[in-house]
Amino acid sequence: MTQITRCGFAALVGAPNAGKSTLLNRMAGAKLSIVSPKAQTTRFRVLGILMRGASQILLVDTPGIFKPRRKLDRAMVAAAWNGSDDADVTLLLVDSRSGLTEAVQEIIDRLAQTGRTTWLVLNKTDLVPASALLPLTAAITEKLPVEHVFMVSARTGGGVEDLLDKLASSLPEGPYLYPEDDLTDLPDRLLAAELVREQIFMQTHEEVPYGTTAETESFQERPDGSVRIEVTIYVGRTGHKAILIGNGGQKIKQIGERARKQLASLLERPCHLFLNVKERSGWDEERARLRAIGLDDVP
Ligand SMILES: Nc1nc2c(ncn2[C@@H]2O[C@H](COP(=O)(O)OP(=O)(O)OP(=O)(O)O)[C@@H](O)[C@H]2O)c(=O)[nH]1
Repeated sequence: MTQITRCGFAALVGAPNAGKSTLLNRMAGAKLSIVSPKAQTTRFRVLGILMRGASQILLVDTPGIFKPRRKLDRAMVAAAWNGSDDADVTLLLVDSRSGLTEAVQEIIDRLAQTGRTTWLVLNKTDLVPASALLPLTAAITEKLPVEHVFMVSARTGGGVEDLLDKLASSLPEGPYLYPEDDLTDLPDRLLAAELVREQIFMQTHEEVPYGTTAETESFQERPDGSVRIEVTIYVGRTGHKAILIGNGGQKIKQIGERARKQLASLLERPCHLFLNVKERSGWDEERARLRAIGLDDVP
């Protein structure tokens, strides 16, 4: 008898900083999307592929949804909604400490219009008393019909197994869309640029990371099994370039070193990473730059 398999898409939608990347990583058990305490770090969809029993859960991480101003921001928001368009289930992730904020309200309004199958996932339950969760659930479900409610902590893993089990049993019957051992469809070169950007977020402050983007220029497999990767970091301002490079090149060296180690462990082979810092004001308005980081252009 052949086993019945299930396969489907689950989109994570939430306000910036709700914990989408952390939850995705927790569910997939591997580091797929960059996690940073600073908001709006996820710029494109990352697909986590997760096997649970005879189900293949395809997780889509989306950028935080917020009021778009710059072209880059608009593209991020469009990507967020596109990412969840084709999903079988939309997981509305809400930071239970900040609760029903204006940003959450906006997402709820939009979800209500689309009529998608939505599950409410209250996250960061490790930060609030249990008694706060029911009123929050009531306030949200009053505005948006949801099929299920889960209370999780992406950080500790609490409640995440229940969510995974429910997903696994609810997805439509069908063949797997990806080979079982694939973890992500995030191309390696995009991963390299993301890891560099993550280090910039971790090692610089204030507006520097937001005015910066990273792109992989070349990615070459070498006969000895290693890879040679060149990443260009674009900065919007001269001052930022100096900060990124640091005294005697110390800062950029550290960024490169940490990113290289992570990349080598994720790609499971030695990596040679070369970083270049270039100044280009207005990069966030340029079409080519947006495409390079995986965002389709939007008007
Ligand atoms: N205490 C606690 N912190 C959490 C939890 N989940 C996420 N965080 C923290 O919240 C912050 C934001 O998490 P991310 O996963 O980057 O959030 P995101 O929603 O992907 O953010 P964007 O990329 O801006 O959309 C990080 O500092 C996480 O460590 C949780 O369950 N408990």
